[in-house]
Amino acid sequence: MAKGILLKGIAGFYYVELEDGKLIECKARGKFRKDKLSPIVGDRVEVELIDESHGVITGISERKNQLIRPQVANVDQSIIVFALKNPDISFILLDKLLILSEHNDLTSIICLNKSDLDGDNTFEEVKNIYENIGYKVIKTNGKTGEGIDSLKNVIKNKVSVFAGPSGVGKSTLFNSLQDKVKMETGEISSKINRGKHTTRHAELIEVEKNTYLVDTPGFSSIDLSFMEPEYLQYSFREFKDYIGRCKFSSCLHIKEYGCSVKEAVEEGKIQQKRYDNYRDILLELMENRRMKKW
Ligand SMILES: Nc1nc2c(ncn2[C@@H]2O[C@H](COP(=O)(O)OP(=O)(O)OP(=O)(O)O)[C@@H](O)[C@H]2O)c(=O)[nH]1
Ligand SMILES: [Zn+2]
Repeated sequence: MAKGILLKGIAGFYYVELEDGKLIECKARGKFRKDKLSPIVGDRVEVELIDESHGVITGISERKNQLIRPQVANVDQSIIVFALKNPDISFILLDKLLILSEHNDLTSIICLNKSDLDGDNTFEEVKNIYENIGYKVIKTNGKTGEGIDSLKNVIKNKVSVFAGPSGVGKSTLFNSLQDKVKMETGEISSKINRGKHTTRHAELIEVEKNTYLVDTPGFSSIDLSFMEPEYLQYSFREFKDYIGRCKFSSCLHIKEYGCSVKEAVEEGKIQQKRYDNYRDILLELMENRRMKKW
């Protein structure tokens, strides 16, 4: 019996990297099908060896988490990438990505790329808001290599997935972290023409021992409609000290009298910008629910 990590699956064949670094091709034992469980990329598995390079997956360890798109298990962190300019940062999208990350139990790293285009010191602005509430914020440049060493440190011994809007430099950064897989980079329109956005399966790329990157960006569609509006507040980590201290226990921190969260915003303990995004996203979730009921 050997242990390993599932890096790739193609048409019923699974490629597992064993603890000694060897890559073998496996089938899954029939019992998984009966239990409606199938191994997915990122799974920590037990393997019965058939020969030097073949085996059968006989066990799957309990998953720490499981992303849907891309379908990957046991992801540790998301590297949320935005460009400092071209395209401009959307703070609401950034907060939505952080919410999804928190929801999936991932650590979030905020990576601000295209440092050469940061004329307005946007980096400092973002860093001030987000480092204060405990997120790591790093500045990178896909062209000059600035910050790539910090990024390398951040991904060490972890399974990481990139997330972020189109054109911010995710593929460029991915390429500068490893040389096994070359992702296509370039302007958005030319990439679409080349048919980049066809569906494909995710794969784990080993950067070095115990360090893996998911080769397709996560969270490409930011659909939060699964989330109960009352639950949203818990994804704003700086609200934690105030939740439960409002006058009304059902307080959603919008209009209610005696709201401890709103007081914290007024006292400058919670950033106005984050609170505004909380309110906007909450209203969006409530609107979705209302529409569904009709
Ligand atoms: N000025 C500048 N351009 C960069 C930098 N990093 C990447 N780019 C360019 O930005 C464009 C988009 O980069 P990609 O890496 O393809 O972006 P992406 O996030 O993977 O985009 P999608 O695949 O559409 O999601 C390319 O033309 C890159 O050469 C940087 O630090 N500064
Ligand atoms: Zn409140």
